[in-house]
Amino acid sequence: MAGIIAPSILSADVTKLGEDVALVEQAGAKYLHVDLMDGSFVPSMAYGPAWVKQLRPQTDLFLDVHLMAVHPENHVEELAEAGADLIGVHVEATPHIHRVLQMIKAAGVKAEVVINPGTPVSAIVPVLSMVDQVLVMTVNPGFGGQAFLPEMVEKIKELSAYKAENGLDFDIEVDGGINDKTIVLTAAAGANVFVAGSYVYDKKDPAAKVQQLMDLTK
Ligand SMILES: O=C(CO)[C@H](O)[C@H](O)COP(=O)(O)O
Ligand SMILES: [Fe+2]
Repeated sequence: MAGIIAPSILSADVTKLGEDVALVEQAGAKYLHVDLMDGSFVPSMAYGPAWVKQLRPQTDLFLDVHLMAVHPENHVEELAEAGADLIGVHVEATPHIHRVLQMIKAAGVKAEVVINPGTPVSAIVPVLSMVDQVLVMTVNPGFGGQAFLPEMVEKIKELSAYKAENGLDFDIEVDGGINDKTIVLTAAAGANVFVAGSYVYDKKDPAAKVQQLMDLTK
């Protein structure tokens, strides 16, 4: 099955966000990755539920919300009401990951657990049967444009093997440093949803980049 490309608006031009979103939608992307950063869980700040609410009527893209915030439970309801299709929560951000994932599902939204590069797969094993998607960070979260961490390929393979051995059903997303080379490596390791920020939006032709990435996962 062809991979899903999720352009990250972290690297888009906020002064023409509508145009930048339309470009990738017309190019065939199915997901739009929206990074929410609180300046505490990660050093930088970006977007918020109000952005999700404004984006919702502008696009049919699946809104894949990556929540990088402490106390993620405080934002679930607002994000669901704003129109998020999926909410991703870092296992490192809460002592109550099970409860937060339950809240997300109860709000009628797809649930994702996210792991940082320093967190092993074993940390999320207890919740793997309840998630729709797992996000394996391939950079340390907080900034776009960082270099892919090649050690993460083994982690994706480990997660993919665990999924197959246990008959589980979730998508495996990767985020950080995804380009025409790393998408091939991560797809071969078992990932099927690919976030790409700077690779898509820092180039002259975002639509061509989305099409190239789609072709590379066929
Ligand atoms: O979650 C993120 C950063 O924390 C972004 O989604 C990610 O960095 C995308 O940017 P790039 O593709 O340029 O690495
Ligand atoms: Fe992200």
